[in-house]
Amino acid sequence: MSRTIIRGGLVITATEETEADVLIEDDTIAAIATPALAREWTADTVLDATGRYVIPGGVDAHTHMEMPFGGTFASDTFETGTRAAAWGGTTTIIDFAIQPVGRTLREGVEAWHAKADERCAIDYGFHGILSDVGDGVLKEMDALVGEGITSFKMFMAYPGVFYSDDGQILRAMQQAGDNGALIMMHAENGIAIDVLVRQALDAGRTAPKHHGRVRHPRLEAEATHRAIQLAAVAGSPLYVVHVSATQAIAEITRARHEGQPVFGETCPQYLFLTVDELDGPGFDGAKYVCSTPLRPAEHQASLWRALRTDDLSVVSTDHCPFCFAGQKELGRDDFSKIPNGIPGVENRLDLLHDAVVAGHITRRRWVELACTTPARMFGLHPRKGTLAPGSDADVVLYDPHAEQVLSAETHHMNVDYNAYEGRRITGRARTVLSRGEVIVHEGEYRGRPGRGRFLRRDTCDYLT
Ligand SMILES: NC(=O)NCCC(=O)O
Ligand SMILES: [Zn+2]
Ligand SMILES: [Zn+2]
Repeated sequence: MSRTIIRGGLVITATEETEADVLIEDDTIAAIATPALAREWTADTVLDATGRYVIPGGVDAHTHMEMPFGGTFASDTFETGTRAAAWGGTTTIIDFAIQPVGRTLREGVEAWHAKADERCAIDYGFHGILSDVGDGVLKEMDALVGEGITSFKMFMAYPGVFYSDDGQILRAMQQAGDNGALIMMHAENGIAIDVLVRQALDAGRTAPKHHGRVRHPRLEAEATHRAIQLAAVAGSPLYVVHVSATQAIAEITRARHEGQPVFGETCPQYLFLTVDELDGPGFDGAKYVCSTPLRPAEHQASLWRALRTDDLSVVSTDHCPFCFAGQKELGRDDFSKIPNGIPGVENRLDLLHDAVVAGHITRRRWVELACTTPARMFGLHPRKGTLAPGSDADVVLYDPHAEQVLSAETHHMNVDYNAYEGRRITGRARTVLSRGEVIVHEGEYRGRPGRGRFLRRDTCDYLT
């Protein structure tokens, strides 16, 4: 048996901050104790965490490695994307296996296993994406829940691609109400947006900034409201992904106050970037095309408030990188052809730590939003997302005083720009352990493709 001790750090979980040492036996946390009690421990490896925070590895519940979109594929493979995640202190991702239209969900899951298995540097799970709901798919959902794929994303946006109509959504929600799955919703009124897109293009408004204008916050709020009502009728829980607008938060807040099991996620891009990025020089705005879109700055105050009040409960990245050269450029003459998505899997923990420094959230809330709640929401807790005896030894030794400047020059994501280029932030993951193995240490990468394991997940911890 191999034994590792992490000595001298400040152990931070969602509920506690204590000066404590951590004992790891093989791939599991064996004990956490005060330095006085831990003095007797012996180990093969001792990691000095003096001056560092000791936190659980990040859980990013929303990534899209190699996702097909707009005639191209997200530029991070599972190999490059999970390596970048590890550099940034994230030790678990949950990616989305897409049901191809006209085919089975199982085919989508198998295709995702073919992309991810033997390639990931960290542990990984899958959600399903339902893009063609019918009787067969509803039955497949039941089987997949039994196999550890316990959440399914649906789209009220992107007609003709991933879109589901209200009847399909209601049926999938009814099924989820029965089998314990969690429906994740991309809530934007895609039918109305497509009308506005057509009108904009017909009027010659083809630049990236028009992406932000046609995707009105009210169309996010309307879809969020509709999804909440459908979930109430179906008797199912609901998790709204990438919430960006004040008006959508209000819908989620109201439903939660009425006791409905509705949860919301936002992403760093909505907290740190604004719609103004879409109006950058030349075609640069294309780098910031994502859906839901970036919003005017005033929405950020609502997002931070909702993260503090728990009306939004998770910060994931929606990591969906497309290179500017050759990929974002597909929409040079038509903003609707710009592949949607922003990179960020490497930067999430650091950006959120910078928000701790800025006073938006506390240290414990940082851990809760980035590690613990996503693990609980998607059936991985207490194995992931916390530091406790019996949990997987996914641990980050975090330097809260390190200064860094985010840049494509230094990041590890396979994409030719960084959405936060030049941003100076405080904090950095120095040492990262995944199941007891040191995979990043003081600027050296020690992981390898294929060491990450597929995670069969339980159902949502907030509903049992
Ligand atoms: N969000 C985004 O723009 N791209 C990824 C696909 C999605 O999550 O809708
Ligand atoms: Zn989406
Ligand atoms: Zn997404």
